[in-house]
Amino acid sequence: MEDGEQREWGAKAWTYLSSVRSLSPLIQCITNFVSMDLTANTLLSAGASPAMLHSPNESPDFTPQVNALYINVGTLSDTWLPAMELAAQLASKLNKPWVLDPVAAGASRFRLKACLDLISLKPTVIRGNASEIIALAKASFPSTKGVDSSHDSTDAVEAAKSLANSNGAVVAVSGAVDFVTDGNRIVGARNGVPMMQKITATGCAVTALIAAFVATDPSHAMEATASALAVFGVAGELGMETARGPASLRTHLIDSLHGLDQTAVISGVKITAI
Ligand SMILES: Nc1ncnc2c1ncn2[C@@H]1O[C@H](COP(=O)(O)OP(=O)(O)O)[C@@H](O)[C@H]1O
Ligand SMILES: Cc1ncsc1CCOP(=O)(O)O
Ligand SMILES: [Mg+2]
Repeated sequence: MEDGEQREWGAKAWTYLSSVRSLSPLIQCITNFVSMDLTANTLLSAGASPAMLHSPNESPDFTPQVNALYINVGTLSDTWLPAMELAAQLASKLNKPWVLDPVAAGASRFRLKACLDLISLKPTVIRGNASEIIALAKASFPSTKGVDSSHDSTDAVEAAKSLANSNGAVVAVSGAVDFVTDGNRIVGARNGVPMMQKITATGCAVTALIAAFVATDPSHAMEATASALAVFGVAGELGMETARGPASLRTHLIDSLHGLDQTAVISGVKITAI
């Protein structure tokens, strides 16, 4: 039963990856300085088309052209926040999917409020690590050490459900198991390797990949989100077979994502309903 369910998810994930490769969705990324390179390379190796355009003077022209918007608050500043809000408002008005990565949401009052204000602009998906999702659900500061999680993803399942129920977004918590919920259903993806935590911006990169998958099928954001997380994890597992540490894993993960075939995805994806 579980094997059949996993193969069904594997087939679904392969369909999403194939759609990203054939449609090459244009993804506007307003993301942090640390993650720009890995995020753009992850999107390219999956077949999507990244564009790191963040000026508020450009969004009125550019956001209407994109297939999805990705906002990441990692290196938030006073000047970037209005640009994020404007792009999110445009995406929501135009019914385009947009995805939020609330990096270090509980690290400061400024960041927590910025994330909660962005969430009021109706993201399609929110993907964070466990500490970030708990901080958002509780709206509490201080609640994280910084950008890294001090909780396991299992600790944040209830917080993820409550966040999804309070704002209508699909919420994903990453970790050893990636959980995805729409507030009602929950699925878990058990892919990836612990070494992925030792590469900066893997979380940011997988959130961008979620935006690309959701861009191909906005009305099934939960399925697209779980598939993106599992596919990224499979690429990490294959990359780890030849990596010697975090630096080479970064390279091999991108290579593996680019080279994934149907057999690797269908047999590698480990998603189940919880
Ligand atoms: N212990 C783990 N085992 C397997 N994969 C992991 C583990 N921890 C994180 N990952 C994977 O690493 C990526 C980044 O997740 P995470 O480290 O939780 O995000 P962030 O970088 O935002 O803190 C995700 O694809 C996640 O599935
Ligand atoms: C280290 C750091 N500092 C601000 S943003 C950032 C990158 C965080 O990336 P991730 O959340 O994917 O670990
Ligand atoms: Mg992160």
